[in-house]
Amino acid sequence: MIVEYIRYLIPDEQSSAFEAAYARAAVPLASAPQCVDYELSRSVDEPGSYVLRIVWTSAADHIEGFRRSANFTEFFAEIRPYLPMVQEMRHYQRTDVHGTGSSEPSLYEWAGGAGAFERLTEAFYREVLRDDLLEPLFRHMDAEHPKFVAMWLDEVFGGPDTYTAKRGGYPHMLAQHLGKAITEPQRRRWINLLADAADEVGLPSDPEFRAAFMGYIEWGTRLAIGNSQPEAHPMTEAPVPHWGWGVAPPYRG
Ligand code: HEM
Repeated sequence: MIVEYIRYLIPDEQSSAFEAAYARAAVPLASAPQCVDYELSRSVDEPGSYVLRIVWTSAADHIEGFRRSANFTEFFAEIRPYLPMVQEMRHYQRTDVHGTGSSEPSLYEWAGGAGAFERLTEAFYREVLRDDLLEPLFRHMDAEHPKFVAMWLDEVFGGPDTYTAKRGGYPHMLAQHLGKAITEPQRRRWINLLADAADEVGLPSDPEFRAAFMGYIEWGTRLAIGNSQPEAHPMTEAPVPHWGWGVAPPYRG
């Protein structure tokens, strides 16, 4: 992704018309597949200064895709009168220095941060190996399997991306499920034992955390079933999903 910044200096008497033009221009911008996000901000210290921030899928997608599209024609018709007032128009590459983009803690932080999911998976796989339905699937698992799954969960819930960096990311995880022919009763048992383990190790039990956590588990286990069937042809490349709070983040007044 690439971020484009466009800085404008707009005379006071034109600011309302300028903002209205951008409100209209935002319609084709929002429907352009190359545009990930956009935001027009006005300076409080110097009200004539505006900054438009547009996140593009890539600079090439912006220049060769968007600029040649019907969306651009519509967008440009609205903002054309303000081109002489542009002070800067540049693409920027994000560096490694940035925040989370949110003031909410990640689910990883809320769960307890480093070590929380490892305690969970240790307790969980101990019970898995005692379970009549699941033991046959896991009896030959790698001794470090609980650690690897914890690493995966860390990454999904906003922790370090060690699973992708060191363990092979999504393709490796997927490969571990292929051909396993997981059944629905096994999936349900897997979920129940994981929920029990979450209680046992004291993962936060507030409704917001557990709903988000179990939402991912429901989603992930359904994918695991589908991908594990002998006739399955799942996507072989995909990013590790990043799970957030959804519609109910922690309420803080
Ligand atoms: C949200 C749901 C799930 C997640 C996040 C998950 C995660 C993972 C990960 C990360 C691995 C690879 C570990 C490594 O790097 O070696 C793995 C392997 C495996 N998973 Fe899952 N899994 C899920 C659901 C399931 C379910 C429902 C079952 C079966 C009931 C299952 C059975 C297995 C088995 C048998 C392996 C291979 C273990 C071994 O032999 O080492 N998974 N899983």
